[in-house]
Amino acid sequence: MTDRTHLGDVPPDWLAASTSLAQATRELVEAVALSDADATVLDEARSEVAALTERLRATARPHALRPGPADLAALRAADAGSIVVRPTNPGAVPLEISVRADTAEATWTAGPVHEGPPGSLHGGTSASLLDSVLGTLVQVRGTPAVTGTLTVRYRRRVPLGVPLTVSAALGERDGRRLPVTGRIEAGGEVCVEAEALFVAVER
Ligand SMILES: CCCCCCCCCCCC(=O)SCCNC(=O)CCNC(=O)[C@H](O)C(C)(C)COP(=O)(O)OP(=O)(O)OC[C@H]1O[C@@H](n2cnc3c(N)ncnc32)[C@H](O)[C@@H]1OP(=O)(O)O
Repeated sequence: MTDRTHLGDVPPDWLAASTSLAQATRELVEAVALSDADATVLDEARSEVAALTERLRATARPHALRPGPADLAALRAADAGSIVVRPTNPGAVPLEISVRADTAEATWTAGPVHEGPPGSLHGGTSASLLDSVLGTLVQVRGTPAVTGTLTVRYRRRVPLGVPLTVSAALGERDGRRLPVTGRIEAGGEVCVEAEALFVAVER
């Protein structure tokens, strides 16, 4: 076990292996959610998964790795660049977020694990995606901050299985208040709009 908590703290080959395991685990989650196998097969799978869980738990960290000050510094200094959030956390949506001036953008394709209404994305996942992209833009272009308010308007259903564009634009800072707007688009159509107010914090 180590106390390293930031993505930039770990060796590149370890990060690649962990990212790859996290992606394979997301695929396992989808396979479990969709499996129509016999109960006997499900029980065998449970035993195999439980054994693997035990093996990995023996070296658990207290927190999943996240971007840290060193990861942000280079991006802050540049006009444009990208940052990957949650690549090693299979319980989260991994995003590569491109930041240019006071805007940010990420692309992601939703699968059946994130279904809400039939064939469409769960509204909570839409809000979470927006919070991540808007929040990352604030951290890169502003300051450490948390979401004070996030207002989401669902204009049309967000389809599964097609690339979604999640974008954000930073407004004018007013004291500790940092307004940000965002949207989720599919096939050039706006599906979800968001307005958020982030509040600057010490850390
Ligand atoms: C890339 C790297 C990483 C990438 C990482 C990926 C990024 C993910 C980002 C995810 C972000 C999250 O989900 S964060 C998690 C969800 N959010 C939270 O848990 C926040 C919980 N709430 C709090 O901690 C607190 O309530 C605060 C910090 C928001 C405010 O408390 P405070 O510090 O005491 O400040 P306070 O004096 O009350 O308010 C300061 C000013 O902001 C205003 N204000 C405060 N709250 C609100 C509000 N909800 N809506 C409107 N305005 C508000 C006040 O009127 C005041 O204005 P004035 O009087 O000065 O004019």
